Amino acid sequence: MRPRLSTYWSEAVEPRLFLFSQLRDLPRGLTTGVVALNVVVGLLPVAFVVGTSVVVGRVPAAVRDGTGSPAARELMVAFALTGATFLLQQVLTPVSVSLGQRLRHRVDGTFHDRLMAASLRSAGIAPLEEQESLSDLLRASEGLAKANRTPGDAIAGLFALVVRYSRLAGFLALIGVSFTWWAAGAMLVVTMAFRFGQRGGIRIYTRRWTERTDARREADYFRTLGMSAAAAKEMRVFGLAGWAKGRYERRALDSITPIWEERRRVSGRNFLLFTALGIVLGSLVLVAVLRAAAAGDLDLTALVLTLQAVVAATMLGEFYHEADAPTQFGMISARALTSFERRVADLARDDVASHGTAAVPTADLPVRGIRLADVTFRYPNASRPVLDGLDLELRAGECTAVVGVNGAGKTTLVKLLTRLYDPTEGAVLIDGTDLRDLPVDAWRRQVGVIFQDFNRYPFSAYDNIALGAVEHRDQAHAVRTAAHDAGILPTLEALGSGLETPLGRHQADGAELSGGQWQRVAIARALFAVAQGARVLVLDEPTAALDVRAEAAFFAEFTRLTRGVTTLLISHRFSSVRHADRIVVIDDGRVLEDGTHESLIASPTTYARLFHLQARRFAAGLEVDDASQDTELDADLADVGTNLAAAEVGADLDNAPEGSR
Ligand SMILES: Nc1ncnc2c1ncn2[C@@H]1O[C@H](COP(=O)(O)OP(=O)(O)OP(=O)(O)O)[C@@H](O)[C@H]1O
Repeated sequence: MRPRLSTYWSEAVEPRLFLFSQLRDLPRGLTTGVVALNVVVGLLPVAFVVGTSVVVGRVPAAVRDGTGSPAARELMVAFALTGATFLLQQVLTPVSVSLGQRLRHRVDGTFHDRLMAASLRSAGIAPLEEQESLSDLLRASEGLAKANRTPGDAIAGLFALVVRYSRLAGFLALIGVSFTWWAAGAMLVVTMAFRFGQRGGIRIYTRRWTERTDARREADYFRTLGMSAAAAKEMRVFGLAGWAKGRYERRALDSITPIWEERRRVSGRNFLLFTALGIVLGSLVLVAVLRAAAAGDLDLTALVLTLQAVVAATMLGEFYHEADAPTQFGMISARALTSFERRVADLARDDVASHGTAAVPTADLPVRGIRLADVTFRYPNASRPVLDGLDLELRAGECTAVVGVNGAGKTTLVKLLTRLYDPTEGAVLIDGTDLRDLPVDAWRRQVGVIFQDFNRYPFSAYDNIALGAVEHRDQAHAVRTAAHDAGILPTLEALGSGLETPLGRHQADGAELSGGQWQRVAIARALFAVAQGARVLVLDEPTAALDVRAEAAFFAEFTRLTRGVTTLLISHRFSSVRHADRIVVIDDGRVLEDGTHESLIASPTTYARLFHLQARRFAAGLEVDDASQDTELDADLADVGTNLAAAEVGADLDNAPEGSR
């Protein structure tokens, strides 16, 4: 019994208390007004029942005494008042509904703001990468996106209950006053038993619905996969349509079958139980009413009134479409939001602090360089560190390239440098100052970055570049220069509206760029940031999507473009890497090798091995030559993601005269 009670408490009572607590944020005048109006709207049908009963009760006397008699006049007055009640109900019901809508919009607006604020609250990205908080975020945003399931729907549903329950109270009061209070009590039991059966069913379905969130999400994923433009190519070429449809059907059934089973159980046993109770008690009340009428204890008015009130009260045991499902589902997304807020706050405690304490002007940083000093980093909830006692210096004004196998932690380095995470141990030092002690926003203004998975904003080409330093968005000349330096200006100018053309096919008059063209836009964005004062440039696979010629052209200008800027270049392409002043190979979370291209190539280093392997492989006509016997090298090759065409350029440039870069 106790577990049942605690389940009921946590599923039915607590969420409601939570919803009530959210009412605090609404204007007192609006909520009081809506409650008062809903009480009136709830009671108008009660008044209508009184009116019609009085009308019926006055008919015999009016017929007997004739028109113009006091009885006839009373009948007319009762009739007019009843009609007025009906009209008032017709007018006030839509007003109550529209005020409910207003409340809903207001609440949902607030929840949207809260969700966005919570998502953006932390300076780092841990809350958006951590599984538990991510799942709350998904649940909250899923609820906010679906009609009839938002927190606003839940609150509007609560207010709609005021209409229903004040109406029920009114009818019970009529039964009590016109007949007896025990009958009113019995009808309360009847109505609430029906209600409990109906409402409790939804609670149980929701429990099953929540338990099957994973299956539902997967089914949703497969459904959208079938309709997604992005997935259309592979779906067709790999012949995935049938497979995806089958997976969709299976996962959809997995998610819905428990609800069907529960519905059969609830509609069967519970429905019979509550209906039987309702029929027995309701019949007892009706028999008692008729017996009282037969004994002359009820006049015609009281009889009609009681009978109407009994029927109306019984009907209030039904499912409240405007309140039941919206409150149940809206509560889920409202609670997911608060749980996400709590989780973000918890994680934010260990997350990067946004206000640095060091009294260091950041505008020229770094003057000497950036040092990752004995840095260990483990992702939240991960068992192993990605970086483990890493020591790495990025000298100011130099370009340092980082090479390493897939998963070595190169992108993680980018996250630490941009302070999306702080090291678990050790420190990132900027001219000797711990990065944690610098104001995070000021530091980020010092950094221009191309992430490996850079954003493709569905805005104009101009904005896609200007977002690199949004506060300098009006620097049109600099935007064009950045586009020129990234080699994308002629392409953008040739679009329908030049740089003002929206990017993305789904936009009106929008243009789609190729993968390489998008990458050049991302390069332009980072270069624009540098032009506007960023002193650090972080390039994570900046030319992975560029063709060989474009990549060579970009790196031919690289020295000019990055002059005086502290640059970190991450690339699997040795043709890019060799342009760096220094090359660092990381492995197993530490620095394995460190030197210039020439010094590393001159020794039997991993770097030299892989560099020659790329060149040999290409020279062998895209076939793996004698290295194919070398399984270790093969594995390295696969890991490093060799780009054969790039190797050609690398090999060519290897023979180029010194100083040509
Ligand atoms: N948000 C995260 N949470 C947990 N683990 C992560 C997260 N991001 C990355 N990792 C793990 O950290 C390790 C290093 O990832 P990272 O992206 O830094 O490697 P990388 O060297 O950039 O690889 P690649 O060459 O493939 O781009 C990988 O094992 C990866 O699975």
